[in-house]
Amino acid sequence: MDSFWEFLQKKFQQEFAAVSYQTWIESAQPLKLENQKIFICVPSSLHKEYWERNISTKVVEAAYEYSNQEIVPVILLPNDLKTTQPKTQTDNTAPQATNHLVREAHLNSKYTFDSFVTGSGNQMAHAAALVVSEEPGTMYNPLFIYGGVGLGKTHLMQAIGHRMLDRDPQANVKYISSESFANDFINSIQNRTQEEFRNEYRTVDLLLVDDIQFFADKEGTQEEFFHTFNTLYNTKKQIVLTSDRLPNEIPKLQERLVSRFKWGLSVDITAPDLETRTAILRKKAIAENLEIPDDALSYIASQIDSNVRELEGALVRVQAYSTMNNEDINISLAAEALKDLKDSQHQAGLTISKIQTQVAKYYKLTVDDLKGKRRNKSIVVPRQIAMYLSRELTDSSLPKIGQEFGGKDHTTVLHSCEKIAKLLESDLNIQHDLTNLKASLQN
Ligand SMILES: Nc1ncnc2c1ncn2[C@@H]1O[C@H](COP(=O)(O)OP(=O)(O)OP(=O)(O)O)[C@@H](O)[C@H]1O
Repeated sequence: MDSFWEFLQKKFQQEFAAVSYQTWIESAQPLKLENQKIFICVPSSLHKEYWERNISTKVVEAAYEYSNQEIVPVILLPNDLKTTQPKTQTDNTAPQATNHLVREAHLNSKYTFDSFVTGSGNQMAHAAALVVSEEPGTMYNPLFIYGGVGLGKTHLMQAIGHRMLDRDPQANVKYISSESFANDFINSIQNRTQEEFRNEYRTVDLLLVDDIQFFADKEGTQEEFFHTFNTLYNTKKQIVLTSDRLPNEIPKLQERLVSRFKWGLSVDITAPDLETRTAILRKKAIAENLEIPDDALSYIASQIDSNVRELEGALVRVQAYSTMNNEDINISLAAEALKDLKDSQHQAGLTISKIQTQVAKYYKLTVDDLKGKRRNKSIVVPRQIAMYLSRELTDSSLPKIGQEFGGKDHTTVLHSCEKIAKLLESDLNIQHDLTNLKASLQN
């Protein structure tokens, strides 16, 4: 178990942002590995929910990678250890562990319009989602929601599903990630169940496909989706898609899909401003019955500015810190709780200029290339990596980073950081380069 856990930690350390890693992975403790189940204890019900929703599937996948075996995580709370034998827990939790199966069948009950906070960054997307939920298949078909990591695309998309089910509980609503769609399709070929697969997808009233950018490079899946899309579109069934970028920016997406995705409406979600971030935290605190004064909420919101998922992680961290120390939450406690996070992220004495020099050297470019405007791929990616590292390893603001990169706009910096964060999830070369670069920057 120890070596598998070590393997997982290494893998997740590369995959997750530092905030997420510290919040979700470092706080978890592996208990035992038995009958192909790994029992993992996490500190709070919020952690448990997050693990089951977002991390369990990754553990199953990592287990295959590690040992070619199925190992299913069972997430426990400290209280479960006192009161319940893990066996009972196993029986209850095992079916949920394969997250994508759960997501296929159900919508997350929390992702509703009621729990969605609107602000300038998501107003348009919110309005379009409302229209679609009220008049599916007519006004905007497909609705294409795009934007950076953790900004509420999945939430909004699922809210449409909930609204449709509220109005018509018999409606056939299907939520799926593009990766699960691709896996289902491949399985259907292997098991010769293509007919069932087609029936399942082509007879829905509302199809929600998340993170469509992962269709890149999947020729067969794109072909299948093309037909699914046509059938649904022609029968006036609503399709909602999300992606981290516009259809024509998704590499290797067939032209005919790109053009179809543009038939309806494309709306973007951008990072929330401070006011919206504070309102999101307030709503979350109320939902979780947490007592946090407004100024502490604003403080937390001021510390995390580009990703709502990480913002939520920061709130959990502050809450855990307050429980551990048995103190009420206020600004100084929040600052203390988030201090390690900043310290571990930001290396003392590291400057943007040093990062630029190292990145240029690593990719055999000049610093001027990184600061310039040339758009060749061999320069654009290193430039984005240098911006990403400046953001992650220094405490410079987005505008400051933009300024140091030849006076670029802060939205360009944000886009670059998000692009690299996303690539890091799947691109082994980028993972490798970043590990090397970070190591060289520590010297
Ligand atoms: N405007 C909002 N109001 C309330 N909660 C929000 C809002 N935006 C995001 N969230 C919360 O932030 C978390 C991340 O959101 P979500 O998973 O929808 O992001 P995403 O854009 O789909 O991310 P990814 O690009 O990683 O797929 C969720 O818990 C969601 O409920």
